[in-house]
Amino acid sequence: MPIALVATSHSPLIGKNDPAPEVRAEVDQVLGAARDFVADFDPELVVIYAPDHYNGFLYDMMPPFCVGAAATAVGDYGLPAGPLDVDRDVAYALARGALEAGVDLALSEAMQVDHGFVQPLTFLFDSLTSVPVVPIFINCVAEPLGPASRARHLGQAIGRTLAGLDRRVLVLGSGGLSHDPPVPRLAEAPPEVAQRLTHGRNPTAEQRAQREGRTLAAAVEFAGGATGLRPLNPDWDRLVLRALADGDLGAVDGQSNDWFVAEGGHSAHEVRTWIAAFATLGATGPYTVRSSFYRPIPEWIAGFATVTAVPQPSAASLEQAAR
Ligand SMILES: O=C(O)/C=C/c1cccc(O)c1O
Ligand SMILES: [Fe+2]
Repeated sequence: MPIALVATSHSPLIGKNDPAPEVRAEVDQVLGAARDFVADFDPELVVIYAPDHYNGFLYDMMPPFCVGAAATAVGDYGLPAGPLDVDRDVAYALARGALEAGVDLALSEAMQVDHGFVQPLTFLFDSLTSVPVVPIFINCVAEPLGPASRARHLGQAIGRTLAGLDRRVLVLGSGGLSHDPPVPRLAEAPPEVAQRLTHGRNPTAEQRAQREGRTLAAAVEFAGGATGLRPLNPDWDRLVLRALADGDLGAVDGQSNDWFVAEGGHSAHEVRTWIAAFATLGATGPYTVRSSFYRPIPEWIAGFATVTAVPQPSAASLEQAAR
């Protein structure tokens, strides 16, 4: 099973509160190169690990992990809406493999996904249905959260099941790195917000516009130097990137949940999607990073990174290539 990885930040502020033109151009060049990397690999399936932001997963039922056997994009922040082309048989195979491996992966026949899943697909493909996908939700916002190492165990179980698949698989991780966008927390939420975090699925267009307007306003203030949100943390981001590139996932996922928040802000837990993606890539052997981009972009409320990686060539394949 040929496999390749792309892990990338997402931010719904892209195109809405852009940084200086040269910074935006640099990111566009990086994402264009990632798109070329994917086109060269020509995946037959995309397994995407991503968070949700109280659009598809709320406190009425909040699993740590959930694989979608069918999924629909909600169309937040003006992103595409509608059904994804989910490979249902593979979704069930991945669920069975994870459960047999001791990872309690929930399954949904009606998953709703937001910008966390959709935006990276728009970075890399012409449409949401260009390539069959299997979406795997990782809870990165709704406390309580389990230890980050559970994301590695999930990724390893998924990788071992995929290894038996005779298809070119792109594994995609979406989120991070350090960032603290104004995503509400139930423990601090006033009653009307707590109600939305529990029963607020399918908001009206007006409600969605109000929420997205608040996020945009927070981004403008943050980029202007306001201190209402925790600062981005480039040093922590580079530590995370280095550890994942070195295959030392434990250096990150062995840390406490408080460490993630103290170092990277409340949404730094989105790094769990990167941990799962690299664990999937590494489930069948060592890997090597092909490209790595990082830049703190306060206008997008994101320590923004995009990385591509592939399995390390085996001695046999190197010997064969040398003939
Ligand atoms: O609207 C939301 O819930 C989240 C917005 C956001 C902003 C910046 C970076 C991210 O990863 C986000 O999800
Ligand atoms: Fe996010």
